[in-house]
Amino acid sequence: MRKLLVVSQHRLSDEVVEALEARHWAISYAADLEDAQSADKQHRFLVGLALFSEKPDPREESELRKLVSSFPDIKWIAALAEEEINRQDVKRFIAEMLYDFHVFPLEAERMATVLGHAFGMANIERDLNKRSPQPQSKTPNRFGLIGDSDVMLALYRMLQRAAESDVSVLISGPTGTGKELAARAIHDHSSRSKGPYVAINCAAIPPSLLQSELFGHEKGSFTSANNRKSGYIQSAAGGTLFLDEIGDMPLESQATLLRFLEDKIVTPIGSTRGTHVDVRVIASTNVDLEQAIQERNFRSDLYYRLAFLTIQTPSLYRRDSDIELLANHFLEQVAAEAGMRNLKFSPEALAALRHYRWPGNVRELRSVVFQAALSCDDTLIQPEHLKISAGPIPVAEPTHHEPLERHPPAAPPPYVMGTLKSAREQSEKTNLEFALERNASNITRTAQDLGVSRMTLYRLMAKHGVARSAANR
Ligand SMILES: Nc1ncnc2c1ncn2[C@@H]1O[C@H](COP(=O)(O)OP(=O)(O)OP(=O)(O)O)[C@@H](O)[C@H]1O
Repeated sequence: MRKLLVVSQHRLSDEVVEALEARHWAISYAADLEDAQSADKQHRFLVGLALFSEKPDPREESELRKLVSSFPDIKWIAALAEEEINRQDVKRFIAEMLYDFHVFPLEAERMATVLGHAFGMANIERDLNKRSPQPQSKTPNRFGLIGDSDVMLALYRMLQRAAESDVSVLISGPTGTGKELAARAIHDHSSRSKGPYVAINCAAIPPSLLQSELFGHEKGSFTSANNRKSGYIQSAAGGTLFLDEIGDMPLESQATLLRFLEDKIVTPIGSTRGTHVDVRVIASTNVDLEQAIQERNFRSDLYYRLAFLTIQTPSLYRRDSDIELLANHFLEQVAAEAGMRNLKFSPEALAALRHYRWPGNVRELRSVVFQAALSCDDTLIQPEHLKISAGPIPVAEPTHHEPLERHPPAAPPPYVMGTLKSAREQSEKTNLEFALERNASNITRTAQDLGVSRMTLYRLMAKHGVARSAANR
């Protein structure tokens, strides 16, 4: 039986279903990313059909594109309205993401034939991949990243795809998962690699200055503008502009950025003359932008412009097979920097690293390994050398170093040994953090997951000092 994943809010017509079933296709429907992920876990699809509405709907389009780009191993065919394929962005989507496309009304026989071809191609590729397995490596690969887990291999394929195209990319993922490295890798492997790569952190620039930093200003256009200054966009001309933490961009700058992405014209503050600038934009976020849109903190039209291709960097706990590789890599790094030799992890220390939840992801792992190496007098790092760094999670508890908490906790941590009340509080906080992590900080889903209202969830987050953006740390 050939398995077909149909992602859509709609159903295929009886005629198409009959033609597919006659060719031994079993059809599974998925309405959203979560559905698709759980169906894929069960069936491992090789072929997918993105079934758009017959009447164009930009929100649905963005959802489907995101879904398609989340499964780079699947050969995708899309069914969409004829007027859609004249749009530039849709043409790019077709060229870069799809195996083939159909326009409505669907011809059952043609659809069945194309799906059959896609299935044949996917089988050949899968077979080739099986025969040349990736070697395990603790040195960074050509993208500057370490990790051989399935989720990382899928990430590399997405990076390659992004590097081969010139569309805007939105990289989302918890803090410390390598979003900045991913952006750099896309630039370095793209046709713009000889051009500049300019990275700015939207959260680090005061909102009142961001507009002029991005677009530049004329002399005298505001009180402190003593000279004419060109902005970051201009300095990235011919290359890539990386906008880190785009979710923190003020609404006013969002509007100007959107205009720029639409016409690629930069008009400095205080100027009436615009200049065309050829720049590719890659943005990253560790907050849920869809939630920010609902809360009216982020413009949906800008989101659709930026999220042409979406790439997710996975949490470290979703790829625990990479932990040892990363830990050994960082150990070699610190040993080389500090002139230490023969430093190794004991089997117990490695087990502790594998079982920890890593809320601060790779950044936290790096810091824990560095601290352990520097505090170890012997050549063998033991579990007691591994300390949670005070940095990544803003915790209500004292920030002294504590031994690694295991996931799931093997034994209650020491502070749970106090009163029943404090144990309850701690358990509430841990569950809250896990649920936020599981749901990528999406408030609605986390609240549902925990069986509480959104208001209660906000109250609990305030009580325990867990911020949404920090929830993934
Ligand atoms: N796969 C990886 N291989 C090697 N090092 C990595 C990997 N992922 C992340 N790192 C390292 O972890 C640290 C954090 O990475 P980076 O700054 O790219 O994360 P980020 O997701 O952009 O974080 P933030 O959201 O906080 O800005 C860096 O030191 C980076 O070199």
